[in-house]
Formats: sequence, structure tokens, C-alpha cells
Amino acid sequence: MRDKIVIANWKMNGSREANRAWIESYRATGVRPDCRVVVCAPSVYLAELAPACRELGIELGAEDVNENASGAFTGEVSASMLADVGASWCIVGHSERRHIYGETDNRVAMKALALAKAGLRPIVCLGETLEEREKGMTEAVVLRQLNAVLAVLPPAKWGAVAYEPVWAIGTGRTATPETAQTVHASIRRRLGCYASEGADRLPILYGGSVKPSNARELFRQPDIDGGLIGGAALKAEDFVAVVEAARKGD
Ligand SMILES: O=C[C@H](O)COP(=O)(O)O
Repeated sequence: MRDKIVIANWKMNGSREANRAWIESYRATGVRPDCRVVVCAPSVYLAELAPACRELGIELGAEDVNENASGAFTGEVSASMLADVGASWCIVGHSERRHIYGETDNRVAMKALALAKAGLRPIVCLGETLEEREKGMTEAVVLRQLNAVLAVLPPAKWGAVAYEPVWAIGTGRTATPETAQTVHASIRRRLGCYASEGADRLPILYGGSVKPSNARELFRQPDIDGGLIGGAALKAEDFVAVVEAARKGD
């Protein structure tokens, strides 16, 4: 059985003061997670968050990375820089990066590769738009995105896959557990080709309007190994309630 993972993606939210308050609220809940917990935060805050996260047993992640090791890439942050300030995970291919910043499958793959080379665990996001779903292209899109990263990096070097249907992100419109499970099962089948390379142990997370009220049903699905949480991760109490929904045996 795979361990569950619950990952917060704070996106472009927070401040030093708000982050301290989040950490204190998380601590005050007294939660003893039965799963791995990761917080992905804006890179400028990682160094300051690292000691508190370590103390609380939270692993730290970044939200994006540049695929190059160093050089003239003004404004960008490399994988080794993220490792240097305490991150061990990093999101790549989030739909906001793909759709707002035009990131291609190939660029996402190069980013995942750069992270693995620096010893970080990539969280590889996949997901179809509403238009693609309505045209019956969900599986084709998700597997195309998955294959691009598999072509350069074996699953043993990945941290997690996150299936996030674009139409469910920040909209309050969650995929039903059955809809999400169908796509997760396709991803799992495709990863089955890499069973000898550790793919059966790779967690497949669901993201898209996960909240305390729907997390348990989603996490009960056989191929949903946890979640990538946006809006509900901004309030520590809500995030902890989602973490609690990942308890084994529930
Ligand atoms: O990375 C997280 C996802 O974009 C989900 O965001 P959301 O929980 O606000 O829908």
C-alpha cells in the first residue's frame, strides 16, 4: 500500500507575518499526521519557513523552477538554489504555468529533470481543460503530458504525479471521486509499464477544489493517494482537516 501525501500549494499568497501565523495555527491544532505533509511556498519565503517546517515534520517544497543549472536567466531560480534554502520538493507543470505562461510539455519535462539532478522530488501536474474534457480528450491530454516527463525521467526519480483538472482548480467545482478515480486509474495503468522502475510506489494525487468536506471521499478511491491543495491550504485549520482526511483505514 502506498503512503498518502497531502501537499499545500500556497501559490502567490502569504507574507512573512501571515506565514508565521499559519505555522502557529498549524502547531496549535496539535495534529499528528498519518501521512506525509508538504508545504509548497513562494521561493522567497522558503529559507525562513525551513526551520519551523522541520520542527513540525512538514517537508518543504517550491512552486516552480528554471530548467537551467545557472546563468543569465534574470529573475529565475534554479533547482540547486531551492535545495540550498531547504526545499526537497517542487511543483512542475501546474496548469497556471502551462496556461498563463505558455509552458510546454517539453519544458515541464526539462524542469522535472533539473530537479531530479539536484536531488529534489518533482510533483508533476497533469490535467485537461473543460474544452478538452467536453471533446472527450481527457485521457489523451493527460497521458501526453505524462509521457513527456516519462521520456526523460524514470518514475523512481519523481516525487508524485498530481492530476488536476483545470476546470476544477479554484472553481469550487470538484471532480467527483469516481471521475477522478477513472483518470487516476489510466495514469496508474500507464505507469504500470514502468513497474520495474518503482512506478507502483509513485503517489498519484488529486487537486482541484479539495476541501475538508470532500477530501475523505476522494482519498478513499483506490488510486488517489492524497491531494495537492490550493485554496483550502491557505488556512492552517482547513489544511489540517484535509490532512486528517488522509488517515489510514478511514
Ligand atoms: O495546486 C493546487 C491546485 O491548483 C488546486 O487549487 P484549489 O484547491 O484552490 O482548487
